[in-house]
Amino acid sequence: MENIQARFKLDWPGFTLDVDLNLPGRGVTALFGHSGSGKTSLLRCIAGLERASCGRLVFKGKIWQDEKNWLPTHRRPIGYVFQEASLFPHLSILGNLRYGQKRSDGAGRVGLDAAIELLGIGHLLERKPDTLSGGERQRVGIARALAVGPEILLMDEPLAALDLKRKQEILPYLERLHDELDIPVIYVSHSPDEVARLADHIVAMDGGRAVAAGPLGETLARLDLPIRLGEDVGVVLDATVGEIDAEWHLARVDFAGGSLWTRDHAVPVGKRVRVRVLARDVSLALDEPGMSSIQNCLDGCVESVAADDHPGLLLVRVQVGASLLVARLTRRSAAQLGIAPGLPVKVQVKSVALME
Ligand SMILES: Nc1ncnc2c1ncn2[C@@H]1O[C@H](COP(=O)(O)OP(=O)(O)OP(=O)(O)O)[C@@H](O)[C@H]1O
Repeated sequence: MENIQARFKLDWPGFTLDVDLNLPGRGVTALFGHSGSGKTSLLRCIAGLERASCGRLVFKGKIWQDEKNWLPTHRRPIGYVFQEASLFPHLSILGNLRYGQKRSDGAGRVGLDAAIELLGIGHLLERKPDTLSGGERQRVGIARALAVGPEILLMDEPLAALDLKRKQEILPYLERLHDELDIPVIYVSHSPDEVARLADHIVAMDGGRAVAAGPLGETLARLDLPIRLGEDVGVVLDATVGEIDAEWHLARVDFAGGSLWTRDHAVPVGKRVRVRVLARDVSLALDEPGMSSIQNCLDGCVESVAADDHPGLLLVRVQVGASLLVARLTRRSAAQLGIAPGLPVKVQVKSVALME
């Protein structure tokens, strides 16, 4: 059993964390939710930095915590990345990395050299922390967490302290981690963009509880608990760039369900990307539309319908090939079209955000 079984009940005055989760043993799981929803508290419980009155944590068949057992933080095979990397100012970057390593039993999978390579910090090793940018320091912080050879990497809003430019610089490295690490990463974030780009799974936290948990695409497409990833309800699709139309500066992205045209962001053909499609940008029709400014039209089938926040609106889940899209319709147009589960529809997608 490679999964992470995590059950915690933590009572503080004014706040209770109460979760019972089965987290995947691979990929990036985002703990997502508003400020104060309990994301960091959950991460700290996993790290053993908080001791829940009632808790059970099992990974790979090993009990880290239950009624009888308690593995202290330093004996848990974890790497922990904080919002800001606190590096020893008197040590070089290499010295900082080695210091972290000395304190571990080194049984892990990612060695120091691999961590340096993965985070692209080979040219910084002789420098002192105060000569590095915030983004570079954070990359060192992540490498330090990996160099101890953790079996789980815990990251608490690793980009929160960085400005937009630094965030953009560091995201490709996080994507490399996502692609190349074979240990689970638990990633706390309240940034929809980070979640959409990096997460494979999502745990949506609210008031100390996990209100939804599962694979990213599926969980975002739930209509019973629509999760707003930013401005609106929507889905994230895994796709590949299939074609560039240089004349019109457009790129075609292919996903399990069809193809969509989006603005060209100079992403090469063949590259794996993610695209975000918001419910408000999806409309439904019964027939192939004639002349339309909307370039993207897919064949789909209504899967389910649910109420939206406003009484005049509905959310409609549409199966498009192997993928799910969510459309927002007015109740009136849904009634006129006879929208109901099983109805074949033409799905028009007005706008698609491409995330490299
Ligand atoms: N040691 C503590 N003692 C008492 N209450 C605490 C303690 N630590 C956190 N809390 C409270 O628990 C709640 C959840 O905090 P937590 O830091 O887990 O939220 P979060 O979702 O990570 O928020 P943010 O996104 O702002 O970091 C908050 O109301 C916080 O004030």
